[in-house]
Amino acid sequence: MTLSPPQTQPAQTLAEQILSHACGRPTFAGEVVTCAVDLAMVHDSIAPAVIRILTGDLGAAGVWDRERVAVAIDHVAPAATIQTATAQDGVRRWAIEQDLPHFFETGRGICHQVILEERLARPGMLVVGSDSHSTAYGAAGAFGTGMGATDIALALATGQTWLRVPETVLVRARGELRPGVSAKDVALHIARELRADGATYEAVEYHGFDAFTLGERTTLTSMAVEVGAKAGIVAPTGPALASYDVPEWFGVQPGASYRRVLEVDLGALEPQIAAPSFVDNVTDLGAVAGGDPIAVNVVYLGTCTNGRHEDMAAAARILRGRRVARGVRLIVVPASSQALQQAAEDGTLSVLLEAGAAIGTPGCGACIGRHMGVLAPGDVCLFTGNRNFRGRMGSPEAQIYLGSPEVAAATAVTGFLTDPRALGASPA
Ligand SMILES: CC(C)[C@H](C(=O)O)[C@@H](O)C(=O)O
Ligand code: SF4
Repeated sequence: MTLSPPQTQPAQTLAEQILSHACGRPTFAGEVVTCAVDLAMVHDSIAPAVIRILTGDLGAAGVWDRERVAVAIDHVAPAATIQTATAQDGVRRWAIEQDLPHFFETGRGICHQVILEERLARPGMLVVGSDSHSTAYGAAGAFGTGMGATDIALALATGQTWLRVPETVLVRARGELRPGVSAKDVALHIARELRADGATYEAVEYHGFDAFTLGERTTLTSMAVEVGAKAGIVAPTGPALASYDVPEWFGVQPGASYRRVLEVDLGALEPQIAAPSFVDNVTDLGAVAGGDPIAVNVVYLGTCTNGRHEDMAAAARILRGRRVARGVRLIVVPASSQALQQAAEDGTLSVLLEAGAAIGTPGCGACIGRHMGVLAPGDVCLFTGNRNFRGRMGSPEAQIYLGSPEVAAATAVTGFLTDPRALGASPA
């Protein structure tokens, strides 16, 4: 929706509109506001600390609104050690005791993906989560942001939080992606242009992505935090949001003030790679290491950035009738049980298995190097996730390249970083 602001009020960014609604008065970048939270999310890694602060330090008997709390067991699920199993048991007992309707058990999937699937994050909402990639909710037009255990515990106790209203960087796209280039390449290109600190404590607003699916939008918004952003919000228009109610006060307002505008020509974009060990160390795939071949022995497809059904299907289109190269392991961890089920139903899963993929339980998997595909010293991994920091997926002596699901599939087949367009259509 394109809105004209009320006569007396200057035009607002999407972030300013959401925070104005949440704090009950018009507010603009730079102001500090106390606002009502629409949803608070906690996951297994941080929930034990949150529960301790909530029930111990704050002495709260329970959460402010059971319907507005989501709890996920996703980061190390199923539990890999006695210690994590014990911690998760405490979270599980608390969620059941509190009778929380939105409690997502082991195997349901990554918190962000599940919350989007369950439509708990919607246009115009303010969602806080105990996870930096809570910016993902901007795919559905919400202001999603990550916070530490104390702030989340306070939000759970009171239903309120405080924020400095962020300035906004506008990413304005035109044109259409070419075959073999996808949303991940756009997200990496944005990191390349803005750099890791290019939008620190700012919002990123995305225009020109009406053709993007909810999944493609999530690839963009989950990576907003990788340029330092507090939130990443896609303009709430296009078929992907057609089934949502967009509040009448929410939409792009001409004349809103942006700190910076980044223009992106989608049609000119090449497959992108973030080389070790920084997310903004991005180049065109053809130019990595001066164009010399780069041998890869682990390909990991998954995460809240690129573990959805459409990502597995994109990989399967390249892998159909082909095999993973000898000496390479291809690990696929679906982002959710729904994504896995869809892949089972339409044959995507069989293609992946026939190509030689190992399939993990839906969840975060080895994204933070705690289980299900931890890297050894000397491993070189092509990862569809959002961070390639040293030690992120296991050994600090491993190297991680970030790329799209299409690049992941092509690389798994050849054992070298490979442009999916070089393989052509799959043979079968
Ligand atoms: C474990 C969790 C707190 C962390 C985050 O905040 O993002 C994780 O999800 C990550 O991706 O690094
Ligand atoms: S999949 Fe990775 S990036 Fe996403 S929430 Fe889980 S650990 Fe964080």
